[in-house]
Order: sequence, then structure tokens, then C-alpha cells
Amino acid sequence: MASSEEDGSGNGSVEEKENGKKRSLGALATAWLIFYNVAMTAGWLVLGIAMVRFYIQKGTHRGLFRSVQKTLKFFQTFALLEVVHCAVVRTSVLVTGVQVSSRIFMVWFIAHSIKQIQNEESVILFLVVWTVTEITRYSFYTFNLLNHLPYFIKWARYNFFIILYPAGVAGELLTIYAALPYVKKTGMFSLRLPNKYNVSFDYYYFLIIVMFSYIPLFPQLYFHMLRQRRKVLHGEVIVEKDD
Ligand SMILES: CCCCCCCCCCCCC/C=C/C(=O)SCCNC(=O)CCNC(=O)[C@H](O)C(C)(C)COP(=O)(O)OP(=O)(O)OC[C@H]1O[C@@H](n2cnc3c(N)ncnc32)[C@H](O)[C@@H]1OP(=O)(O)O
Repeated sequence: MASSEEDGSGNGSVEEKENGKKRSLGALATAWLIFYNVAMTAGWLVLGIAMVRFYIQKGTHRGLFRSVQKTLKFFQTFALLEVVHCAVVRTSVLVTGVQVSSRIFMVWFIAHSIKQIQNEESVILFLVVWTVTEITRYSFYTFNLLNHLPYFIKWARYNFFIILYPAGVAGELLTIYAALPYVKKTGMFSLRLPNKYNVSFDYYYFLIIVMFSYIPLFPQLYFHMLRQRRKVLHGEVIVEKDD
């Protein structure tokens, strides 16, 4: 097992491969990304430690979401910047956009807004999965930028998702499913006719549409990750269409 990899300029800027050519990331962009990735790794580590401590002290998952929600909301919302980062790193706007928007949606429009479902086991499932995923992913980016990427982090980044992705999706879908009766009963976030805008919106049916949208979207994200895995771990050359 190799301990580290050398790949890049190593002089304050990072070069990225693009269609076989090298693209240079400026020193400022590199410095910002290192700061961002270190902050995100630390944030998710703090969240992970807080979850473990909570469970050890209380012996139950009830109240766990409530106790870590501020940290979760802050760092998951901060991840909106990843869509902006697509302008400088060679990452897919579409894949990143779907991933980030579905997370923001889960945090703010489901878990935050519907307190009645915060103690569901499925909430803990996606929280644990997201935490392991993000600690691995952001430490991967950080070490990659520093040109000292331990093989086990690279291996973890491109293997953990095989289990974690379906587990995270299961946690998210079960949580939305658990929210449905409450949303139906209260009519929250819904707009009924007649109203001055002459528009109707039913959050209950919107949630059902969101759940069904996982069917076409999730396989695309998963196969994207499998292709990345073959490229990064096995050196396969894969030609991808532009977004
Ligand atoms: C309004 C409501 C809408 C709801 C819609 C619902 C639809 C829902 C559909 C399904 C949703 C799925 C929900 C997912 C839940 C989970 O997350 S479960 C947890 C498990 N998940 C995972 O394991 C996968 C996480 N996802 C990824 O890792 C994705 O790959 C990605 C991050 C979203 C995008 O990846 P990709 O485009 O492949 O980019 P990368 O390979 O990561 O990077 C490409 C290159 O760019 C460099 N880079 C990227 N970001 C950075 C950075 N921050 N800093 C530095 N460098 C960065 C990276 O190093 C790569 O460079 P090269 O090495 O040169 O290629």
C-alpha cells in the first residue's frame, strides 16, 4: 500500500488534468480550497464526535438530531459553495447540484421543518452516512491539494460510497416517507385555491414527486461514482459528456 502520491506542481498551485491537458489552479484558488476542505473536514468531524458522545452519554438516538442540528445546518449549507467551486475544479455541476440541493432540502425542508420526525431512526441513518462520507471526501480533497494523498483515504473515498450511497438514500427516503402523514394533516408549505396568486401547491404531492425523482437520479449519481472509481483506482480512461 503506497503511503502517498505525488501529482501536481507542488509549488503553491495545483495542476488538474483536463482532456489529457493540464489546467493550473492558481495559488489563491488552491489556498481557498485548502481552507474550505480543512474547515469542512473539521466541521464534519466535530459533528461525528458529537453524535458518538451523545449516544454514549444518553444511550439513545432520541434527541440526537436536536443536539447536533446547528453544526449540521451550518456545514451542510456552507456546502452550497461547491456549486461555485465547479467553476475552478474539474467537477460536474449537474452531479454536484443534485447532490447539494437534495442535502439542503433534507436538512431545511424536512428535518428542520418537521420536528415530529427528528427522532426517526432513518434520520440517524442518513446523518451517520453523510458524516462518514464527508470526513472521507473532504480529507481526500485536502491531501490531494497538498500532493500527499495517503492511499487509504483515496481507497476509502472510492469504495465507501458503494455501501454508503444506497444507505444514505434509504435514510433520506424513509425520512421523507415518515414525514408524509404530518405534511398531509397540517397542509404545511401548501397553497390552496382560491388565493390572490391563483396558484395552488401541495407539499404532500411535491414530496411524493421528490421521492420518485430518486429513481432516475440516484442511479446516475451512483454510476457516475462507479466510473470515477474505475478512473481513479484502476486508471481507466473514461470520456464523459459535458454537462
Ligand atoms: C428541490 C429538491 C430536490 C431534490 C432532488 C432529489 C433527487 C435526489 C437524487 C439522489 C440524491 C442522492 C442523495 C445522496 C445522499 C448521499 O450523499 S449519501 C452519502 C454517500 N454519498 C457518496 O458517497 C457520494 C458523494 N458524492 C460525491 O462524492 C460526488 O462525487 C460529488 C462530490 C457530488 C461530485 O463528484 P464529482 O463531480 O465526481 O467530483 P470529484 O470526483 O469529487 O472531483 C472532481 C475533481 O475536482 C476536484 N475537486 C472537487 N471538489 C474539490 C474541492 N472541494 N477541493 C479540491 N478539489 C476538488 C477533485 O479533486 C477532482 O480532481 P481530479 O483528481 O483532478 O479529477
